[in-house]
Amino acid sequence: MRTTVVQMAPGASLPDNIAQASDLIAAAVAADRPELVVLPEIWSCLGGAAETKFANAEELPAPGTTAGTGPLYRFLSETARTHGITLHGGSIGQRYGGKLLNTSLVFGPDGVERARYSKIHLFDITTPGGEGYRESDTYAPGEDVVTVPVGAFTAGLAICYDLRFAELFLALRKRGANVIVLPAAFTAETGEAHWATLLRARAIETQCWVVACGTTGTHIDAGGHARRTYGHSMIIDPWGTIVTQASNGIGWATATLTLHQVERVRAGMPVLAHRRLGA
Ligand SMILES: O=C(O)CNC(=O)[C@H](CS)NC(=O)CCC(=O)C(=O)O
Repeated sequence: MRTTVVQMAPGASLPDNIAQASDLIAAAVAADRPELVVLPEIWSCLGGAAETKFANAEELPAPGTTAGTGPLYRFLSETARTHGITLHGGSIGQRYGGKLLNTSLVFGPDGVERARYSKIHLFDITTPGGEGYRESDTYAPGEDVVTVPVGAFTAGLAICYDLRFAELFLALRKRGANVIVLPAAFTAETGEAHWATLLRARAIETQCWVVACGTTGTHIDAGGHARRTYGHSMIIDPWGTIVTQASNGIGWATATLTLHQVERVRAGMPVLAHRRLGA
């Protein structure tokens, strides 16, 4: 399954972000002919004021319906259908009472929604460099572990900070995942220290392909504070090898995922069957 990660540098303007996503997806599809395309986390709005985050978020239709869809939902659905691709739409803000959910939407080549997943672990931390983040001021956590068939594969869904919680990935593996799809907006500081190592660890532990799509660039918040994200979107095979990787700029990277590699790694080293402690 040819798979492309589209690395964006989003700002706070929804129309600009949609235009950037649209152009990059069209260029990547023309160049690499992928079946699956993945966008990063909250590519619809990075930076700006809290009100902008809410303004750039939308109500999602009840699962199984398409009534009342907003511009992001329509854009993702139409883009999947126009290009005949499965589109994992990174994540967008989903209105949820007085807060938002950080929600991934997956659309099939017919433009119909196949799955949605809301980020379970929220980024409320202080980095060693003194940067503070309180994602829970804006977002509520998701509850459900989600897998979705994509072609012959089963994709397990996770977002950004979820990467640090190995038990989620074990749960995805147990539900049949053979590819993990993880959109992110990793900070430049924590990305430098941990991004590739954690992604490779999750690939090795779960014996899944890992498709990780990050934002890049500098995102200015309402107070003028600049936050840099790490980029380095990458695709890792079930043995933990980085097969393709973007660097810092806007762009994309493509690799072909095979089930054969999953089967070979799992047959040779059946770690799931060897587990002895707890879950
Ligand atoms: O807030 C938004 O609008 C978009 N969401 C994000 O950027 C989120 C929450 S601040 N970022 C992360 O989870 C980074 C995790 C990370 O960098 C790490 O685990 O080291």
